[in-house]
Amino acid sequence: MEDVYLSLGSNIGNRQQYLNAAITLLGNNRQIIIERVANFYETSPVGNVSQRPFVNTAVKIATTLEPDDLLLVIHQIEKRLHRSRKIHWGPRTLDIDIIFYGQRVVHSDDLEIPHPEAFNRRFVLIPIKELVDHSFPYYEQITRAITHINSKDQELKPVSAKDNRGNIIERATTSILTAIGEDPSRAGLLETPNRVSRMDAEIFSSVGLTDFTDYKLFHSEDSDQSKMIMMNNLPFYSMCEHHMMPFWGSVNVAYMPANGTIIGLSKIPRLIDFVSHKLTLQERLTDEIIDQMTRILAPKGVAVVVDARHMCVEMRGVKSRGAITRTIRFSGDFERNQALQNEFLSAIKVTGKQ
Ligand SMILES: Nc1nc2c(c(=O)[nH]1)N=C([C@H](O)[C@H](O)COP(=O)(O)OP(=O)(O)OP(=O)(O)O)CN2
Repeated sequence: MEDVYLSLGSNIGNRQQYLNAAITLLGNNRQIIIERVANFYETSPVGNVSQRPFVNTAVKIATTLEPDDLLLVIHQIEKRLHRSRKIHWGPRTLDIDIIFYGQRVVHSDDLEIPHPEAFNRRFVLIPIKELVDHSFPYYEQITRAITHINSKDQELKPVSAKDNRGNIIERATTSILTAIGEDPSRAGLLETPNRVSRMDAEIFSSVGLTDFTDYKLFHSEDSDQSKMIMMNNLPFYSMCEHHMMPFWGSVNVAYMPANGTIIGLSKIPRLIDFVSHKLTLQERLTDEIIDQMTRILAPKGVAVVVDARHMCVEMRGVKSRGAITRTIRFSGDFERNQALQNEFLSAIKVTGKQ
């Protein structure tokens, strides 16, 4: 078994939740023992990318995995926790870096150990220093580096390892109740802030995530002959970003496979949930369905129709009850071929008129 030190960071969505999930997944691997976990710190972003502060920690593990195999396990965990590599040193749900692997020195295309940036980063050094003692070979170098780096350039402050987002929403809900003249201590409202907090974790579960990753693709030559694969009347529920009020309805989506690539049918409703569970607009939700389907499948074309009712139109202001808004978008062959568009549209009934 080798003693290995990992640095973990997250600055998208529920940061502590991603870090805790990553530590759990590491520990679930039969060849990894989580020996110690450092405190969690909120840290100012290092590197010239303007982005949200990170939450960082470090873990000491004992493992029988060789460095390359450990890196494979790390990449699988990052992928499972929605990591998408878009911008170098940019925002991410999770990053796990191998900092020290015993006293091994590794220089390969995929891996450098010790990590090449380790001694330039307080967000790495300070958590790791919690996990080592004077006998650690790099102890003196870590101590010198921490003092050498200007703390004003790389701020750290301890934060709870348990994400406090839920507490913040509970407190904010209590403030709103008070502000509207309610009594948050009355029997019917005592549990409301906690219910709202738990609900928000569900309806805003996609906040900060860019790519839908929970899908499985299949390849079959004969599906290349399929002209159109369509799913109708997929229900969705979302929240408009103008009033933070619900809009909901149905999605009708079709795509034309290319190179025999098709997606598991159950993943399309999940993709719809993914693009819905955030503050958005119906127009943007429509676009995002096309964009995600195109990125995942590289199809010959995608067609989407969204029919929705908007609580902000029905419950306040113009109070136009039952009004249905339709947004439509075509891409690829659908965009170029009127007959294909008509075939798709004729298969759809307006929601609420079934
Ligand atoms: N305060 C923080 N700032 C930065 C962090 C962080 O965790 N806290 N992380 C980064 C980097 O994106 C991350 O450490 C990965 O960097 P590195 O391993 O050096 O390079 P990669 O090849 O993994 O970088 P990619 O972004 O994956 O290309 C920056 N700042």
